[in-house]
Order: sequence, then C-alpha cells, then structure tokens
Amino acid sequence: MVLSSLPSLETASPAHICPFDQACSYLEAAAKELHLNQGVIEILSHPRKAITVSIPVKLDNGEVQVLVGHRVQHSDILGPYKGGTRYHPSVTLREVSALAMLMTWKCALLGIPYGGGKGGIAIDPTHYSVGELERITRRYTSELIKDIGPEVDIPAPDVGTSAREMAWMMDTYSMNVGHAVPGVVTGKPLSIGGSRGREMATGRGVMIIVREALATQGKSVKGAQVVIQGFGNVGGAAALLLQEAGAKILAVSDAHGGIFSPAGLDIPALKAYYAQNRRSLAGFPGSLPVTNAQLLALPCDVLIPAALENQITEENCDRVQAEMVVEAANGPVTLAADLALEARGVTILPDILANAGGVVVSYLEWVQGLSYLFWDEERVNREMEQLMVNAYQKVVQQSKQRQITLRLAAYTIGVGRVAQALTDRGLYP
Ligand SMILES: NC(=O)c1ccc[n+]([C@@H]2O[C@H](COP(=O)([O-])OP(=O)(O)OC[C@H]3O[C@@H](n4cnc5c(N)ncnc54)[C@H](O)[C@@H]3O)[C@@H](O)[C@H]2O)c1
Ligand SMILES: N[C@@H](CCC(=O)O)C(=O)O
Repeated sequence: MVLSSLPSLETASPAHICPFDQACSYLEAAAKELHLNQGVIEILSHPRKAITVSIPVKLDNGEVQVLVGHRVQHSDILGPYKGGTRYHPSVTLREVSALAMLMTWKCALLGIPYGGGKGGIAIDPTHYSVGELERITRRYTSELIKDIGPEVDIPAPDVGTSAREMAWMMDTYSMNVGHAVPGVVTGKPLSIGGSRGREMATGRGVMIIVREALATQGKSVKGAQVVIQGFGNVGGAAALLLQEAGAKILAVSDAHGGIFSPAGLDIPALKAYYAQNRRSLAGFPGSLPVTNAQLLALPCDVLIPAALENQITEENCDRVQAEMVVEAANGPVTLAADLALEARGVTILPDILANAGGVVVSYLEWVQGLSYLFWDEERVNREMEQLMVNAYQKVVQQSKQRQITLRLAAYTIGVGRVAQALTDRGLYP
C-alpha cells in the first residue's frame, strides 16, 4: 500500500497534526542542509513497505471483534528494520509511518546497524483482559510472520506494550518456524534472552542526555528542577534515574492528569504508591493535583515530554517556561512549536537523540543473543552510555559547525548516513 492512497480519515491525529507530514518536513530540512539530490529525498520520503492486517479476536464474552494492525518498514538500507510496537487508540498508518521513519534516523545517528520500522494496533489495551491481549498479540504476530525475523525486522516495546507482549511475539514466531528464535524481538524478559538494563534503558538514555546537555551549558543535573509528562516505561525510569542523579522532580503526569510538589516528589515512594493505588497518581501524600496542560507550563529547568506526539503545539508553546525541552517521547513537539521555542532560545534535545537509549540496548540485546553471551548490567549500561555520549557530542559539534539547531544537526547526521549508504549501494535494479 502506498501512503498517498490512504483514506483522509487516516490523517487524523490527536491534535489534528499529521505526524507523517511533520516527519517529512524534518527530512526535507535535513536534505536541504545536506544538498541531497531529489531522487534520494523521494526514496527516503516513502516507507519501503507498509503492511495493514485485520486481527480477528474472540473476546472473553464470546463475541468476535476485528482490530486493525500495522507494521511499517521505512528503510533497511543500513540493516534490518527496527522499532517498537504500539498499542494505543490513536494508532493510524500515517502515525506508524512517521514513527518508522524516525527509527531510521535514530539508528543511523547512533551508528547501530539497523534500519527503521514501527508497528501498532489501534486499541486501548486497558480495555482488554490479559487473555484477550495475548490472543490479539499472537494473531498480529502470525499475520506478520513472513515480514519479521532477526535479520529482517525486529519489533520491540513501545507505548502500551512491554516485555510481556515481546514474549508472546517471540513464542508465536518460534512456534510458526518450528524452533526458538529469541532474536526476532528485543525488550524480551530475561528468562528468554532479554538483556539486563533494557527496561530502564530509554529512561537512562534520557538521564544521560539531560546530564550532558546541562553540563554543556555549565550547569549541573544536581539540583536541576525537572518536570516529566508521562509516567510509563520511559517517564517513570527517567524520573527515578534523574532523581538518583540529584535532580528535583517537581511534577509528573499520566493520561489521567498529574501531581506537583514544589519540594520535589520522592520517586521511589511514588512508584510504590502508583502500583498500590491502581496506577493512579492522584492523592500522593504531599502533592497537589495538576492537569497535563498546567504541567507543561510549570517553570522548571528541564521539561521532559515522555508520553505521546503533538503535546507541545503552536497553541500551548507560549506557556512553556522550561529552559530546556528533552524529547523522551517520539515527536512530542510539533514543527510550529519547535520553531517558536527555538526562536525564544529554548534548547530542544530531539527525540532521535534523547530517547535512543532504548533501541541502543535493544541492539545490545540482539548482539548478546546472536553471540550466545549475557553481559552484566554494568557492562550494558556502560556500552549504552558510550554510544549516547558519543552521539550527543557529534550532534553538538555539527550544530556548532553548521550553525543549526540540535534537531537539524541530529537529522543531518542520521539522514546523511542513510543517504550516503543509499548512494554507495545504488538503486536496484
Ligand atoms: N519503551 C521504549 O523503549 C521507548 C523508547 C524510545 C521512545 N519511546 C517513546 O516514549 C514515549 C512513551 O513510551 P513508553 O514506552 O513510556 O509508553 P508507556 O505506555 O509505558 O507509557 C506512556 C505514558 O504516557 C501516559 N500518557 C498517555 N497519554 C497521555 C497524555 N495525553 N498526557 C499525559 N500522559 C499521557 C500514559 O498514562 C503512560 O504513563 C512514546 O513516545 C514512545 O514512542 C519509548
Ligand atoms: N519503541 C522504542 C524502542 C525501539 C526498539 O528498541 O527497537 C523507540 O521508539 O525507540
């Protein structure tokens, strides 16, 4: 299926801003800066493959529901397609296509031998039982059997999925091919070949980028005032690790709203409270309630959107008071808001750099699996930190040399590497 043939309904996103158009705009800006030829831009603007599948599932009450799932394979020029699997009601083919393209640039920027892909199912996973989610995941995986594999396309967790879904995907794939294939997914449980450090990896990468970016400005993470939108895998881990590094976490939120404490939230205590309080932040002792809109406008040193795309837009960016925005989520700042914030001197650490810790440790998991080795967590964290710091330094250097924003610098490195490989490989046939 080609993107231009998608029904117009597919362009709807929560804020009515098409994530795929935005991703293409960033590609065009990088291509312009790099003087890439039009043929290369055309190729990179289109996903190589976009697969849409129907997922019939028998619900616990006996009814049958047919869900829609996608897997978009943007580019495999540098290696197998790589990227997460999202379960969220707002999933559309265009959203998944945008996220797949971001994965291509992210992997290229970090220098790991992968292309970019992404998958998703348009569901709210909280509305399904564990048994239903398992049947949905297994059917989705079996529909993609010919399109995924450890040397072809390697899914991982994203919003609404975790190690549990990766285990079901790995098992379904393995049963279909007739032998165990741990390398078909990353972010697996340790018991079936997952890597130590993967669960916290994206948050750890975010912490490293915050620390490095503050240091570049002559500041310290110790005492830095941080606000985080999203308290899931990424936001929760970033909150914990930033607090351990000495930052004060002023506020956090999830889809239902947030909490704020001028004295700083005790994150380990909050995590325990959240788990016991049926995953609700409300009423955490010593905190005040805030809406997500209020949270994004809190004065702070570092604002970390770690939920979904299009959270900081043209409409609300004037209210952002943070000096630095670190994109832990993919695409949380729209193009218009990005330009307005940059014009005001707000430093923005782009998603393809800031949240790359997850895919880096996915890569380390895959490498350990392929070589039948298991590293301790210290080694995994050390290898990841090296790749993250190296990428950060390259982005800063590129930004200074070319006098461009950190986002454009990151894109020129990522896009530039893919374009170079495409040129060297040539066009088939
Ligand atoms: N999981 C990974 O390894 C990984 C790696 C890199 C980037 N990311 C990106 O990070 C972001 C978060 O992913 P995750 O894995 O933490 O997902 P998750 O499902 O674990 O958590 C998402 C969090 O966002 C909250 N949320 C949802 N809608 C919200 C809203 N409108 N306002 C405020 N909060 C809202 C949810 O309640 C939840 O706390 C996504 O953009 C994802 O693509 C994830
Ligand atoms: N979903 C994550 C992780 C991808 C992976 O580990 O393959 C991302 O957006 O980077």
